[in-house]
Amino acid sequence: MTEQPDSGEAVSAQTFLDQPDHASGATELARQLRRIRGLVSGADFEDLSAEIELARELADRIENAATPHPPAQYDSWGVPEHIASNPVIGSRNPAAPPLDAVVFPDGTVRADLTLGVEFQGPPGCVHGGVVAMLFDEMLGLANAAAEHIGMTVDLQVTYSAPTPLDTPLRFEARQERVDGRKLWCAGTLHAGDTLCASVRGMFVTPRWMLDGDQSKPIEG
Ligand SMILES: CCCCC/C=C\C/C=C\C/C=C\C/C=C\CCCC(=O)SCCNC(=O)CCNC(=O)[C@H](O)C(C)(C)COP(=O)(O)OP(=O)(O)OC[C@H]1O[C@@H](n2cnc3c(N)ncnc32)[C@H](O)[C@@H]1OP(=O)(O)O
Repeated sequence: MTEQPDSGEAVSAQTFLDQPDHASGATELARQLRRIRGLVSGADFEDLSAEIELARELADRIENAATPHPPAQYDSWGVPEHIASNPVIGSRNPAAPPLDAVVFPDGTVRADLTLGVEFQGPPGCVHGGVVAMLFDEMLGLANAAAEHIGMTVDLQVTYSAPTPLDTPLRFEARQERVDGRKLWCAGTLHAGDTLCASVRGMFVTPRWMLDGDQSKPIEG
């Protein structure tokens, strides 16, 4: 259980989709790669030739040690290997911020995070596509928290104020309505008291999830 110190409410949130560090060290490797990601995107250097050699050697070593596996099977939603590579929440994906969500007893999913220059769109601001991607994931998590999941079929983002870089951000989302296989969710993004963006999304539980695998669009 995680107390939310600045919520002003005496409610506790539960950690959600906890991803323990991988025994191989891949999670820690992803953390270090994220440090590099931010520095390479947002700093100047005199001469990186020695570091490039090191990076090339590192990449070669990791490639030699790797046993590549194919993407997750289409019907294996939510297994650890599936979540680990996710570009938003995947603890082993160096491209993921990563977003780390908690869920409240009323089904609200919340994630606090700060995005650095590698997520820049307009000068000093978070890229709008990144905001949309994070919203999509947040709504997906709200569905998962409500134990009624689906694939995104419609996502409408309203950008109200620039989303600042290097500033604590708060995403919140919840499932609002369910009608058979159709699900509707909504969410917000705040920087302090400023509403930067809001989202409404519609999701559909694939027929095959309920009926077995008769109409899976992807083999696997
Ligand atoms: C399954 C998701 C689970 C997510 C959470 C899972 C686990 C939790 C764990 C971890 C979370 C980790 C990861 C979460 C990952 C990703 C989250 C991001 C989400 C995505 O990144 S997701 C990718 C983008 N997304 C697509 O790639 C969808 C492409 N699409 C399709 O694959 C099909 O479209 C499908 C399968 C959705 C439905 O196909 P289907 O055959 O089962 O159903 P059908 O066509 O019969 O539609 C049924 C009724 O929905 C209506 N309907 C359909 N589409 C509509 C639309 N656009 N607008 C308005 N209504 C629509 C129809 O009109 C009909 O309505 P009616 O019954 O009234 O006629």
